[in-house]
Amino acid sequence: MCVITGGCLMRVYTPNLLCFCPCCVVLGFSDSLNGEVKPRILLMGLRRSGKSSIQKVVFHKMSPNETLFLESTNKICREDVSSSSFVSFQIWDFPGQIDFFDPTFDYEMIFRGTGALIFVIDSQDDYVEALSRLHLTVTRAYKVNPDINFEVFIHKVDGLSDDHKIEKQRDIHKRANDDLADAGLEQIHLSFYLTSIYDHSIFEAFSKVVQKLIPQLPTLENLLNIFISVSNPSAVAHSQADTGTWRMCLAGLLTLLCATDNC
Ligand SMILES: Nc1nc2c(ncn2[C@@H]2O[C@H](COP(=O)(O)OP(=O)(O)OP(=O)(O)O)[C@@H](O)[C@H]2O)c(=O)[nH]1
Repeated sequence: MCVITGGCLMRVYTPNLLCFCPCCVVLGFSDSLNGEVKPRILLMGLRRSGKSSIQKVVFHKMSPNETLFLESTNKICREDVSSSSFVSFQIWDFPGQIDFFDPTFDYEMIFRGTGALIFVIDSQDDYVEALSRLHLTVTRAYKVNPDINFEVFIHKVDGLSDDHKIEKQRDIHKRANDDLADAGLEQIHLSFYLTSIYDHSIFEAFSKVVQKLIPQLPTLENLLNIFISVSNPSAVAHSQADTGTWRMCLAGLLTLLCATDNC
C-alpha cells in the first residue's frame, strides 16, 4: 500500500500487493517494504577481455586510453551503482578465470541472487576458448537460477570494419547457440551486443541490460503515455476522471523528475 497516501490512489500493485506508484517507487519505499536486495549484475569473461575497463569507463568516467594501465583483477570486486532509487544495482567484476570446482567459490550463492550475467568476449582475439567458457558459465548459472538474463558483449569491436563486425556477431551467435542446442538447452536465451569503450556502444548496451532489471519501467512508461494522452491540448474539456488522472500522473512524474535530478 502507498505509504504516502495511505491507500494508493494509483493502484499500481504488483502481485504481492506492493505499491509501485511513483511516490513509493521514487522514494524507495517499495524496496524497504519488500526487503529486496539490489539486482546483481555479474561481469565475466576471459582475462584481458575488457571487464574492468567497461566498469571504469561506464561508471567512473575513466577515459578509454587510461584503461591501458589497469591491472588484472585478482578477486571479485563489488560495487553499488545508484543513480536514483529505482535505478540501483550491484556490479560484480570477476577475475578472468573462475574455477567452478574451487570449493571456496560459492557459485550457487552468487548465481542465486543474480539478475544479469554479462559475458565479455574479446572480438580481436581468438574466441574459441571464450566460447567454451561462455557455455560452461551459462549452463552452470542456468541450473542454479533460470531467471538470469544472459548478455554477451562482443567487445573491442573498434578495431573491426562494419562487415567484419556483422560477420563476428553472426559466427559467435551461431556457435554459442549450437553449443546450447547440443547440450539440449536451446531454451536458454542469449542476447548479443557489439561493444567498444571507444564509442557510445558500451553505454547503449549497458543501458539495455539495466533496463531489463527495472521492474517499474513499464509502469513509468504507462504513466508517461497516460499523461501524454490526457494532456492533449486538442481535447476541449477534460472529464473529471481525466483531470484526476492527469493530476495524479503529473504529481508522480514531478516527484520522479525531482528525485532523479536531486532537486
Ligand atoms: N581496443 C579496445 N581495447 C579495450 C577495450 N576495452 C578494454 N580494452 C583493453 O583491454 C585490456 C584489458 O582490459 P581489462 O579491463 O583490464 O580486462 P579484464 O577483463 O578486466 O582483465 P582481467 O582483470 O585480467 O580479467 C586493456 O588494455 C584495455 O585498454 C575496447 O573496447 N577496445
